[in-house]
This record gives sequence, structure tokens and C-alpha cells, in this order.
Amino acid sequence: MSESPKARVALLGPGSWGTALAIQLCRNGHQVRLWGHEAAQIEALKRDGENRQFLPGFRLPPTLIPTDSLDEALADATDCLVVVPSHAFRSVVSALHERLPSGMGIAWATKGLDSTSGQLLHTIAQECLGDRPLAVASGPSFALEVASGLPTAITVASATGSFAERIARLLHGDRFRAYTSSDMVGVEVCGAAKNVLAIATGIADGLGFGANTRAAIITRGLAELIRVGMALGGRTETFMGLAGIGDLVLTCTDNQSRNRRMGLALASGKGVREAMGEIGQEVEGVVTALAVHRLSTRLDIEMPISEQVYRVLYEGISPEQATKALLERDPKPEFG
Ligand SMILES: NC(=O)C1=CN([C@@H]2O[C@H](COP(=O)(O)OP(=O)(O)OC[C@H]3O[C@@H](n4cnc5c(N)ncnc54)[C@H](O)[C@@H]3O)[C@@H](O)[C@H]2O)C=CC1
Ligand SMILES: O=C(CO)COP(=O)(O)O
Repeated sequence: MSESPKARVALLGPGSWGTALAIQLCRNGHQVRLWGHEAAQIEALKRDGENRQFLPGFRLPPTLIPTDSLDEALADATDCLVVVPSHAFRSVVSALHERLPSGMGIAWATKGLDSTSGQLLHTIAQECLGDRPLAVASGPSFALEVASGLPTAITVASATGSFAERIARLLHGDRFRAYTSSDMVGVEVCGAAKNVLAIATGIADGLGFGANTRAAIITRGLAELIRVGMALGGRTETFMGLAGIGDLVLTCTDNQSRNRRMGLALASGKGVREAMGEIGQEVEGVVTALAVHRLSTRLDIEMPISEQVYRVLYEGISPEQATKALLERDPKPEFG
């Protein structure tokens, strides 16, 4: 992949992932304006020279300029990368409508569905911005490890091949491999569904079940993800790739995952609010569990593990009751 000319990137969302990606872009020689909607948070970034709230311990490079002005972030920007949580995606992207030059594309690294409609995020971007290039970046990538420069691989999917290549080139570096894909739907479904399954795995581990259970949830969870992903038009190879099995395994097996930690907390008897408060960051699987429940009901797709996570989060059943319900299901052919 040839090196890209130096870009000026408007990166929207100064959380842990936005900050890590901003650091990665600066490593590649690009300039970044990192926009956040809270003036106090941006002031703290400028004052501290690091993101103490979401990604402590990493100096912000001099080519990374924090700002709370969307206009300033976008002034002269060559590229725009959105990294806000899914619940804020629609409002942030609709604010771009009047500000983006016509024809300029946007990419996002948000994982989740639209929190009110359950739609995939490219549909929201199309609704808000009309016809322009869109791309989603996803894959197994904890912010802390990317900021630390540990080898990582992700995928950038777009229906516009040249736009996927452009965004991948911006991000790709010595220790950060950015592949490309044309399967936006598959990549978006994977990034959303895996968070719900990570909560399930956290619950199982928190209840003291073993390695067999964890492997079973990951594998049968993948089957659920594939069923819903195929129904929406995603491709099989995507589910077997970085955004699919790659991110599912990462998130289900490592305690850096906030979704997995949510499951562990629920299994220890904590309530959803208490656990979210302790984690202190976005736990995307919570709103996604509701969206996936609605989606699977509408499409009439069996997603038993995700459904039990939904019932624990929204119907107040206990993790033990959810486990019992899963284990009592009738045996059936593994495939088909
Ligand atoms: N942290 C990670 O390792 C990774 C996170 N992601 C995804 O990136 C997205 C962002 O997550 P994180 O940065 O980890 O979250 P975070 O909890 O670290 O930070 C959230 C950020 O969103 C901002 N925000 C909250 N509400 C907002 C609103 N209404 N309008 C504008 N900004 C708002 C907050 O000010 C904060 O800067 C999520 O979809 C997550 O799934 C994807 C890959 C890795
Ligand atoms: O998406 C992620 C890593 O790829 C981060 O997962 P969590 O949101 O569960 O922390």
C-alpha cells in the first residue's frame, strides 16, 4: 500500500478510541483536529496534554489539536472520521450536513446500531448526508493497545473501493495494518453484534463456568451473528474475518472489553446502572442488545444468546435464569 499524502483529518469523538486513532494518524504524519462536544473535556485535553479521562498515559502529539468547535475541526479538513458512540452518531453526522463540502466522504469507527431505529449506521449517514462516499473501520482493536503501538489489524469497508483504500492508507502504519473490504453491511453487523455476545461471555465467566462454556458461547454466538448478518446482506467471508470472528474473540476473551466487564459485573449481582457507572465509559452492547432484539424479532431470526442478554438487561431476569433458559433448549442440528 503506497504512503498517502499528508492529510488534515477532522476526528469527531475524543473518547478512548477517537484519541487512540488520532494518535495513530499523527504517527503517520497526518494533522488531526480532535473535536469533542464538551468544552470542559477539550479544555482538559489542552491543559493536560493527554486524555486523562479516557486514555491516560499517552502524550498528545503536537499535530493533534483538540477543539470544541465543529467548524474549526472541519476547516480545511481533507478527511472526516467519526468516532462517537452509536447513540450520538445521528446527531453528530446530521450536524455535518451543512458543513461538509459536496462530494467529501465520511468514515466512522463507531460500533453499534442507530439507538432509536436499530438501523445500520451507513443508512443513517445516507439519510443525513445524501449520496457521498462512506466507510466503516472495524476489527479487533483495543484503544490502549493501538495507542501503545502494539501490532493490530483492522478492516475498512466501503461500497466505494477507492474510498476504502483512502481511509485504510491514512490509518495503515508499521504496526497497524488496515485491510479493505467492500462489505459494509457485514462489517457493521459484526461490530454491533459482537458487543452483545461479549456481555454473554462475561456473564458466563462471572458465574464461574469454564473454558468449554466460553468457547461454546463464542461459536454459537458467531452462528447468530452470521444468521442476522446474512439476512441483512452481509457476506460469509466477512464473518470469518477481522471484523467478525477476530473482534468477537478479542472482545469475549479479554477484560479490556467494557462489554465483557459488563457481563462479569451482572454475574456478580450488580445492576445495569451500577455496572455502567463503575465502568465509566460507553458499553455499546447495552443499547445494541435492545436493537438486536427488535431486529431479530422483526426478521424472525433465532438469536437465543443475544435474546437472553436482552432479557437480563431489559426484563430483569437473573444471569442464572438466562443460563437455565439456554441450557434447556431442545437439542437440534448444529448447522441448518
Ligand atoms: N475503546 C475501544 O477500544 C474501541 C471503541 N470502539 C467504538 O468506538 C466508539 C466510541 O467509543 P469509545 O471512544 O471507546 O468511548 P468512550 O467512552 O471512551 O468515550 C466516549 C466519547 O464520546 C463522547 N460523547 C458522548 N456522548 C456524545 C454526544 N452526544 N455527542 C458527541 N460526543 C459524545 C464523549 O464525550 C467521549 O469523548 C464506540 O462505538 C465503540 O464501540 C471501537 C473499537 C475500539
Ligand atoms: O470494540 C472493541 C475492541 O475491538 C472494544 O470493545 P469494548 O467496547 O467491549 O471495550
